[in-house]
Amino acid sequence: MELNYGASRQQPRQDAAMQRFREHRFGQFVHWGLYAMPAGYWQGTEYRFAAEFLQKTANIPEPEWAELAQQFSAEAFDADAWAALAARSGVKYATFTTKHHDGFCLWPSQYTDFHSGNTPAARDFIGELVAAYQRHGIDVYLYYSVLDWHHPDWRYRLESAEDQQAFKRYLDFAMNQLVELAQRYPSVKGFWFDGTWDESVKANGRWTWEVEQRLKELIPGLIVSSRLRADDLGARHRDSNGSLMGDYESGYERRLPDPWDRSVCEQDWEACMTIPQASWGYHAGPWAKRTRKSAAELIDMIAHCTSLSGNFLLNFGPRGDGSIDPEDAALAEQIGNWLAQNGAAIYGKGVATNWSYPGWGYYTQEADSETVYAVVTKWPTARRLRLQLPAGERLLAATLLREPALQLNPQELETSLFELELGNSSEETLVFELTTAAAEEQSWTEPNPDV
Ligand SMILES: C[C@@H]1N[C@@H](c2nc3ccccc3[nH]2)[C@H](O)[C@@H]1O
Repeated sequence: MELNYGASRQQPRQDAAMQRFREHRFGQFVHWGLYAMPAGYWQGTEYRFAAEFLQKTANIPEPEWAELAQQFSAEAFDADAWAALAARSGVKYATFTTKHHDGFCLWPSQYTDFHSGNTPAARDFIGELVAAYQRHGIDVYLYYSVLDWHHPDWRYRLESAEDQQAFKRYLDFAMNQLVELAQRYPSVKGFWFDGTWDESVKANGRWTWEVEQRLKELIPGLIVSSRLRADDLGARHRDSNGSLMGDYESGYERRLPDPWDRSVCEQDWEACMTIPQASWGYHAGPWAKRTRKSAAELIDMIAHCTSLSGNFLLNFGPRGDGSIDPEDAALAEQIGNWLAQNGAAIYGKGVATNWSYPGWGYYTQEADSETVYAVVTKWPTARRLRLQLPAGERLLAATLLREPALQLNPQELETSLFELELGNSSEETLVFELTTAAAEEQSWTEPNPDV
């Protein structure tokens, strides 16, 4: 059907900026703001829900919540320390919350008083982070929540002429803030949008289209997530013809596609994930701490996304004073150590098109390259790894990426089916670089009965 504000392309972008994004594969998400101070607690009660939602879960009146800004001194905030840890963790890009649902801005916006310049900290945190991360060679993306609990003109639904007028004022405010961010921080590589699911936004597909156009005029090559976009009829992420809007699919929030679902490879996509089960902002309570993921689980997710040509955006929620939770720092270092040894299987890699999902881990491959990597994340109890190669291929060798290098000689069980004896390697995520060759011609073709 004819749309004025639907998808602007059918095929993935092939420009250098987009290629750089997809080759990065692993990014850091950072959720930080006023909510990091109460950290899931209010008046002595632990609220077992996402810490960045505390204003709603604890039914805190807006003026009382806004008062938190007068305690926001962030005395331990150190952008360079954040960036140095991010670099050690192996991330190649970072996405920072500039304004979350509570409306508090981490930059001195000229369009509201509710910002970090009007706090005891009196700092432009976004400006400091953009500079520090770029000094460490990490690309920066900016998160912006369209949903805004603070702004008097925000509306969830448009049920009256007054609602329409108010929400028009709100959308003008949001557009002004987005242009302000693009003009203050023109070196950022993209915008990550959130809080666009309400009826009020879905009824304004044209505005979402205009935001994408305006920001890309200001920053050529800019990358915009699909979550910004609604079309003429209110369809989100994909327009009413099923075509992806924005530059990559950003609907995977705390979930990954099935590892065998090759349909997701048709477009660029990114999954975002929390370290605790369900809090993006720092939550100090046992509810969050006991659900923390291990380095092995997160490495599995990085390889999982790479094996389907997607990016993995891992969230860190710094504490209210601006320091990084030591447990998060340790996790970041563990992941970075693994990537330092095995990053060849992740950075710049994607789906190994002709290789089926093996179950014990993931195959990854660089487009137009013969080299395939096997990332073993689920150890077979028999400690023998079976590899079903594409028809007509045979496995010559499997070389461990980790030092000390170890080359395993595969045993051929039958045509294109090989086995590696893993021995008593320690229980960690191993990566093998696979060397393959065309199998000798067979005198007969294998029967394939329709059983
Ligand atoms: C990237 C994530 N998206 C935000 C969010 N808000 C929601 C409201 C309803 C259901 C899911 C949500 N996720 C979370 O607070 C976080 O910023």
